[in-house]
Amino acid sequence: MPRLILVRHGQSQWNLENRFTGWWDVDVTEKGAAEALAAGALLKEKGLLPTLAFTSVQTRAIKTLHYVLEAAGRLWIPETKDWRLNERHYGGLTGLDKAETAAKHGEDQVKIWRRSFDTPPPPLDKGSEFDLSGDPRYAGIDVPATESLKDTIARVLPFYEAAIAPALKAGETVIVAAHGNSLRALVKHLSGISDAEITGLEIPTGQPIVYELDDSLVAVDRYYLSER
Ligand SMILES: O=C(O)[C@H](O)COP(=O)(O)O
Repeated sequence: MPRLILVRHGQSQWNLENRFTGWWDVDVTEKGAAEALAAGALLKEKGLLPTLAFTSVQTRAIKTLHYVLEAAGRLWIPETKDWRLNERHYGGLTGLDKAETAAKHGEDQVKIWRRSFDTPPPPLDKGSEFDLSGDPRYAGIDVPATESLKDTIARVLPFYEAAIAPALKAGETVIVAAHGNSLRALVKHLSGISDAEITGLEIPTGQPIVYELDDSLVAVDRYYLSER
């Protein structure tokens, strides 16, 4: 039975500072590193050992993957980094304090920006200090100015279908270390969650989520590894 392990990166510096992050590249904190090491130790303890890994091109997810694999004794497995697993782009909110933004625009508006299915945050201004279009890791990629969850799904799912699903079908135990919203995109797809209901789904940092899948990759079970 194919198994897929999803892990959101451990606490990042801007999770700690409560700032909108998106594609901006921040590191994990000491607490985030500890969360990731604990996640890897849990995989080892439960005997759920990944054979193939995927992550984004963002430091917090890559380092989380490496901490997890190190603690699980699996740093040697093949890994693929792809921008399509990046966090949703937070547009013009990037870098802003989440609480200050709620005080300025209202809790309801910020909830829409953070959790609605298809309303993107305002776009990032051209020439913003957070413009990543010149970053070498995005060479040849049309870096978005903002993304809704729907936009995020539109790049995560084709990557899942092209790269992750074939590996699962081939019998690999796959780990994906990624981000709150790129993982919400995957969970929405795998668990058949509606556009309306996905607004209520939160993914905690550093907690392995396990999918047991049938041979057609239909989800048979989904659970937090810490709860089994
Ligand atoms: O990009 C961010 O700020 C976080 O990683 C996820 O933010 P959210 O909880 O507002 O979606």
